[in-house]
Amino acid sequence: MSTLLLSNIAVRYTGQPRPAVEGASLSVAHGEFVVLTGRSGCGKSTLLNVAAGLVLPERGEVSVDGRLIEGPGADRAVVFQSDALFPWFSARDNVAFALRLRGIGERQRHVLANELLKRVRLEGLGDKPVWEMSGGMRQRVGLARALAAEPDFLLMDEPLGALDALTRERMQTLLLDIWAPGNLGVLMVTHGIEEALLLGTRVVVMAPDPGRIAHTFEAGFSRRYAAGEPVRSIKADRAFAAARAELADAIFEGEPA
Ligand SMILES: Nc1ncnc2c1ncn2[C@@H]1O[C@H](COP(=O)(O)OP(=O)(O)OP(=O)(O)O)[C@@H](O)[C@H]1O
Repeated sequence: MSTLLLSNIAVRYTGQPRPAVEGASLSVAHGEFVVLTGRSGCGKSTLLNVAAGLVLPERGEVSVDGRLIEGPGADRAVVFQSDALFPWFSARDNVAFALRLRGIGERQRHVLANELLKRVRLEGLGDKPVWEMSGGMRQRVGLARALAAEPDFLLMDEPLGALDALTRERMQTLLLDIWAPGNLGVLMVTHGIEEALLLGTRVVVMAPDPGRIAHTFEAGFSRRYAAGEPVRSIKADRAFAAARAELADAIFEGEPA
Protein backbone atom coordinates (compact mmCIF):
# COMPACT_ATOMS: atom_id res chain seq x y z
CA MET A 1 0.00 0.00 0.00
CA SER A 2 1.38 3.37 -1.10
CA THR A 3 0.68 6.89 0.07
CA LEU A 4 1.16 10.09 -1.92
CA LEU A 5 1.78 12.97 0.44
CA LEU A 6 1.75 16.71 -0.28
CA SER A 7 3.07 18.72 2.68
CA ASN A 8 2.59 22.44 3.11
CA ILE A 9 2.65 23.18 -0.64
CA ALA A 10 3.02 26.77 -1.86
CA VAL A 11 3.05 27.76 -5.54
CA ARG A 12 3.41 31.24 -6.96
CA TYR A 13 3.43 31.68 -10.73
CA THR A 14 5.77 34.28 -12.18
CA GLY A 15 4.13 37.69 -12.44
CA GLN A 16 1.16 36.75 -10.21
CA PRO A 17 0.59 38.98 -7.15
CA ARG A 18 -0.82 36.19 -4.94
CA PRO A 19 0.19 32.57 -4.51
CA ALA A 20 -1.90 30.13 -6.60
CA VAL A 21 -1.64 27.71 -3.66
CA GLU A 22 -0.59 28.44 -0.09
CA GLY A 23 0.08 25.94 2.72
CA ALA A 24 -1.84 23.00 1.23
CA SER A 25 -1.35 19.53 2.70
CA LEU A 26 -3.02 16.42 1.37
CA SER A 27 -2.56 12.67 1.34
CA VAL A 28 -3.88 10.02 -1.03
CA ALA A 29 -3.48 6.38 -0.05
CA HIS A 30 -4.20 3.26 -2.07
CA GLY A 31 -7.92 2.61 -1.89
CA GLU A 32 -8.78 6.30 -1.44
CA PHE A 33 -10.57 8.45 -3.99
CA VAL A 34 -9.74 12.05 -3.11
CA VAL A 35 -11.66 14.75 -4.93
CA LEU A 36 -10.52 18.37 -5.17
CA THR A 37 -13.31 20.84 -5.75
CA GLY A 38 -13.95 24.56 -5.32
CA ARG A 39 -14.58 27.73 -7.24
CA SER A 40 -12.72 28.63 -10.41
CA GLY A 41 -9.16 29.77 -9.84
CA CYS A 42 -8.75 28.35 -6.32
CA GLY A 43 -5.71 26.28 -7.26
CA LYS A 44 -7.16 22.80 -7.86
CA SER A 45 -5.29 22.14 -11.10
CA THR A 46 -2.13 23.64 -9.66
CA LEU A 47 -2.23 21.27 -6.69
CA LEU A 48 -2.92 18.28 -8.94
CA ASN A 49 -0.04 19.30 -11.19
CA VAL A 50 2.22 19.51 -8.16
CA ALA A 51 1.21 15.93 -7.25
CA ALA A 52 1.97 14.91 -10.85
CA GLY A 53 5.40 16.55 -10.68
CA LEU A 54 4.47 18.90 -13.55
CA VAL A 55 4.64 22.03 -11.37
CA LEU A 56 7.39 22.40 -8.81
CA PRO A 57 6.29 24.07 -5.58
CA GLU A 58 8.02 27.13 -4.23
CA ARG A 59 7.75 25.58 -0.77
CA GLY A 60 6.68 22.22 0.57
CA GLU A 61 7.32 18.65 -0.40
CA VAL A 62 5.71 15.86 -2.41
CA SER A 63 6.58 12.29 -1.54
CA VAL A 64 5.46 8.74 -2.16
CA ASP A 65 6.10 6.49 0.83
CA GLY A 66 8.72 8.92 2.08
CA ARG A 67 10.54 9.15 -1.28
CA LEU A 68 10.69 12.77 -2.50
CA ILE A 69 9.09 13.49 -5.89
CA GLU A 70 10.77 16.04 -8.11
CA GLY A 71 9.12 15.38 -11.46
CA PRO A 72 6.63 13.21 -13.33
CA GLY A 73 6.84 9.45 -12.87
CA ALA A 74 5.18 6.26 -14.08
CA ASP A 75 3.83 5.69 -10.57
CA ARG A 76 1.47 8.69 -11.08
CA ALA A 77 -0.55 8.55 -14.31
CA VAL A 78 -2.29 11.75 -15.36
CA VAL A 79 -5.56 12.13 -17.29
CA PHE A 80 -6.64 15.58 -18.46
CA GLN A 81 -9.95 16.89 -19.78
CA SER A 82 -8.63 16.86 -23.33
CA ASP A 83 -7.44 13.36 -24.03
CA ALA A 84 -4.05 14.06 -25.71
CA LEU A 85 -4.23 10.84 -27.71
CA PHE A 86 -2.67 10.19 -31.12
CA PRO A 87 -5.80 10.79 -33.25
CA TRP A 88 -4.58 8.83 -36.29
CA PHE A 89 -3.71 5.75 -34.16
CA SER A 90 -6.28 3.08 -33.38
CA ALA A 91 -7.58 2.82 -29.80
CA ARG A 92 -5.42 -0.28 -29.30
CA ASP A 93 -2.26 1.38 -30.64
CA ASN A 94 -2.76 4.36 -28.32
CA VAL A 95 -2.86 2.00 -25.35
CA ALA A 96 -0.07 -0.20 -26.73
CA PHE A 97 2.14 2.87 -26.99
CA ALA A 98 2.15 3.17 -23.19
CA LEU A 99 2.86 -0.56 -22.88
CA ARG A 100 5.81 -0.20 -25.25
CA LEU A 101 7.24 2.45 -22.91
CA ARG A 102 7.21 -0.26 -20.23
CA GLY A 103 9.30 -2.48 -22.53
CA ILE A 104 6.53 -5.01 -23.18
CA GLY A 105 6.91 -7.05 -26.40
CA GLU A 106 4.58 -6.68 -29.37
CA ARG A 107 2.42 -9.78 -28.98
CA GLN A 108 1.92 -9.21 -25.28
CA ARG A 109 1.16 -5.53 -25.95
CA HIS A 110 -1.71 -6.54 -28.20
CA VAL A 111 -3.19 -8.87 -25.57
CA LEU A 112 -2.77 -6.42 -22.69
CA ALA A 113 -4.13 -3.48 -24.71
CA ASN A 114 -7.27 -5.51 -25.48
CA GLU A 115 -7.66 -6.34 -21.77
CA LEU A 116 -7.31 -2.67 -20.83
CA LEU A 117 -9.85 -1.63 -23.49
CA LYS A 118 -12.23 -4.22 -22.05
CA ARG A 119 -11.72 -2.72 -18.60
CA VAL A 120 -12.89 0.67 -19.88
CA ARG A 121 -15.84 -0.93 -21.71
CA LEU A 122 -14.40 -0.59 -25.22
CA GLU A 123 -14.18 -4.30 -25.94
CA GLY A 124 -14.06 -5.03 -29.67
CA LEU A 125 -13.29 -1.43 -30.62
CA GLY A 126 -9.50 -1.70 -30.59
CA ASP A 127 -9.15 -1.22 -34.34
CA LYS A 128 -11.14 2.00 -34.46
CA PRO A 129 -9.05 5.15 -35.04
CA VAL A 130 -9.62 7.58 -32.18
CA TRP A 131 -10.55 10.44 -34.52
CA GLU A 132 -13.68 8.43 -35.34
CA MET A 133 -14.64 8.12 -31.68
CA SER A 134 -16.98 10.19 -29.49
CA GLY A 135 -15.59 12.32 -26.65
CA GLY A 136 -16.62 9.72 -24.07
CA MET A 137 -14.96 6.89 -25.98
CA ARG A 138 -11.78 8.90 -26.41
CA GLN A 139 -11.70 9.65 -22.71
CA ARG A 140 -11.97 5.91 -22.03
CA VAL A 141 -9.05 5.24 -24.37
CA GLY A 142 -7.11 7.88 -22.41
CA LEU A 143 -8.00 6.12 -19.19
CA ALA A 144 -6.91 2.74 -20.57
CA ARG A 145 -3.62 4.31 -21.66
CA ALA A 146 -3.12 5.78 -18.18
CA LEU A 147 -3.83 2.39 -16.58
CA ALA A 148 -1.37 0.73 -18.98
CA ALA A 149 1.45 2.28 -16.96
CA GLU A 150 0.21 0.25 -13.94
CA PRO A 151 0.35 3.40 -11.82
CA ASP A 152 -0.02 3.50 -8.06
CA PHE A 153 -1.92 6.77 -8.40
CA LEU A 154 -4.34 8.06 -11.00
CA LEU A 155 -4.42 11.87 -11.16
CA MET A 156 -7.31 13.31 -13.16
CA ASP A 157 -8.06 16.95 -13.94
CA GLU A 158 -11.75 17.40 -14.86
CA PRO A 159 -11.63 14.13 -16.86
CA LEU A 160 -15.39 14.20 -17.47
CA GLY A 161 -15.70 17.98 -17.90
CA ALA A 162 -16.19 17.94 -21.67
CA LEU A 163 -18.79 15.16 -21.75
CA ASP A 164 -22.56 15.40 -22.05
CA ALA A 165 -24.57 14.70 -18.88
CA LEU A 166 -25.55 11.10 -19.69
CA THR A 167 -22.08 10.05 -20.83
CA ARG A 168 -20.69 11.74 -17.75
CA GLU A 169 -22.91 9.63 -15.46
CA ARG A 170 -21.79 6.44 -17.18
CA MET A 171 -18.16 7.50 -16.89
CA GLN A 172 -18.60 8.14 -13.16
CA THR A 173 -19.53 4.50 -12.56
CA LEU A 174 -16.65 3.43 -14.78
CA LEU A 175 -14.24 5.44 -12.62
CA LEU A 176 -15.74 3.87 -9.49
CA ASP A 177 -15.35 0.39 -11.00
CA ILE A 178 -11.69 1.10 -11.77
CA TRP A 179 -11.05 2.43 -8.27
CA ALA A 180 -13.13 -0.14 -6.32
CA PRO A 181 -10.61 -3.04 -6.27
CA GLY A 182 -8.43 -0.83 -4.03
CA ASN A 183 -5.07 -1.13 -5.79
CA LEU A 184 -5.01 2.54 -6.85
CA GLY A 185 -5.12 5.88 -5.11
CA VAL A 186 -7.13 8.42 -7.07
CA LEU A 187 -6.86 12.22 -6.98
CA MET A 188 -9.39 14.00 -9.15
CA VAL A 189 -10.39 17.61 -9.81
CA THR A 190 -14.04 18.34 -10.55
CA HIS A 191 -16.47 21.26 -10.53
CA GLY A 192 -19.39 18.84 -10.17
CA ILE A 193 -20.81 18.86 -6.64
CA GLU A 194 -22.74 15.60 -7.07
CA GLU A 195 -19.81 14.05 -8.87
CA ALA A 196 -17.49 14.97 -6.02
CA LEU A 197 -19.82 13.40 -3.45
CA LEU A 198 -20.56 10.27 -5.42
CA LEU A 199 -16.94 9.50 -6.24
CA GLY A 200 -14.91 10.85 -3.34
CA THR A 201 -14.01 8.90 -0.23
CA ARG A 202 -12.72 12.33 0.77
CA VAL A 203 -13.83 15.64 -0.73
CA VAL A 204 -11.39 18.51 -0.34
CA VAL A 205 -12.81 22.01 -0.88
CA MET A 206 -10.37 24.70 -1.92
CA ALA A 207 -10.94 28.46 -1.63
CA PRO A 208 -9.26 31.24 -3.65
CA ASP A 209 -6.98 34.23 -2.91
CA PRO A 210 -4.71 32.61 -2.01
CA GLY A 211 -5.63 29.09 -3.15
CA ARG A 212 -5.89 26.95 -0.03
CA ILE A 213 -7.68 23.98 1.45
CA ALA A 214 -10.75 25.31 3.25
CA HIS A 215 -12.74 22.17 4.18
CA THR A 216 -12.40 18.42 4.06
CA PHE A 217 -15.35 16.00 4.07
CA GLU A 218 -15.09 12.27 4.63
CA ALA A 219 -17.75 10.98 2.23
CA GLY A 220 -18.97 7.39 2.30
CA PHE A 221 -21.07 7.17 -0.85
CA SER A 222 -18.45 5.63 -3.14
CA ARG A 223 -17.77 2.93 -0.54
CA ARG A 224 -21.48 2.12 -0.62
CA TYR A 225 -21.24 1.74 -4.41
CA ALA A 226 -18.19 -0.50 -4.00
CA ALA A 227 -20.22 -2.61 -1.55
CA GLY A 228 -22.88 -3.17 -4.22
CA GLU A 229 -25.46 -0.38 -3.79
CA PRO A 230 -26.70 1.08 -7.11
CA VAL A 231 -25.93 4.75 -7.86
CA ARG A 232 -29.63 5.55 -8.21
CA SER A 233 -30.37 4.34 -4.69
CA ILE A 234 -27.36 6.26 -3.28
CA LYS A 235 -28.48 9.50 -4.93
CA ALA A 236 -32.05 9.00 -3.72
CA ASP A 237 -30.88 8.78 -0.11
CA ARG A 238 -31.72 11.86 1.96
CA ALA A 239 -28.19 11.74 3.35
CA PHE A 240 -26.91 12.39 -0.18
CA ALA A 241 -29.10 15.47 -0.59
CA ALA A 242 -28.03 16.76 2.82
CA ALA A 243 -24.34 16.21 2.04
CA ARG A 244 -24.84 17.94 -1.30
CA ALA A 245 -26.26 21.04 0.40
CA GLU A 246 -23.46 21.05 2.97
CA LEU A 247 -20.81 20.75 0.26
CA ALA A 248 -22.37 23.54 -1.82
CA ASP A 249 -22.35 25.79 1.27
CA ALA A 250 -18.67 25.04 1.81
CA ILE A 251 -17.79 25.77 -1.82
CA PHE A 252 -19.66 29.08 -1.97
CA GLU A 253 -18.78 30.18 1.58
CA GLY A 254 -18.24 33.93 1.75
CA GLU A 255 -19.86 34.57 -1.65
CA PRO A 256 -23.01 36.69 -1.94
CA ALA A 257 -26.02 34.36 -2.48
N1 LIG B 1 0.70 28.80 -15.83
C1 LIG B 1 0.20 29.79 -15.10
N2 LIG B 1 0.78 31.00 -15.06
C2 LIG B 1 0.30 32.02 -14.31
N3 LIG B 1 -0.78 31.90 -13.51
C3 LIG B 1 -1.41 30.72 -13.50
C4 LIG B 1 -0.96 29.61 -14.28
N4 LIG B 1 -1.78 28.55 -14.05
C5 LIG B 1 -2.70 28.99 -13.16
N5 LIG B 1 -2.48 30.28 -12.83
C6 LIG B 1 -3.27 31.09 -11.87
O1 LIG B 1 -3.22 30.41 -10.62
C7 LIG B 1 -4.50 30.43 -9.98
C8 LIG B 1 -4.98 29.00 -9.74
O2 LIG B 1 -5.22 28.39 -11.01
P1 LIG B 1 -5.69 26.88 -11.16
O3 LIG B 1 -5.83 26.60 -12.62
O4 LIG B 1 -4.81 26.00 -10.37
O5 LIG B 1 -7.12 26.94 -10.47
P2 LIG B 1 -8.36 25.97 -10.64
O6 LIG B 1 -9.03 25.94 -9.31
O7 LIG B 1 -7.94 24.67 -11.21
O8 LIG B 1 -9.24 26.76 -11.69
P3 LIG B 1 -10.38 26.25 -12.69
O9 LIG B 1 -11.43 25.63 -11.82
O10 LIG B 1 -10.86 27.50 -13.35
O11 LIG B 1 -9.74 25.28 -13.65
C9 LIG B 1 -5.40 31.25 -10.89
O12 LIG B 1 -5.41 32.57 -10.43
C10 LIG B 1 -4.74 31.14 -12.24
O13 LIG B 1 -5.02 32.29 -13.03
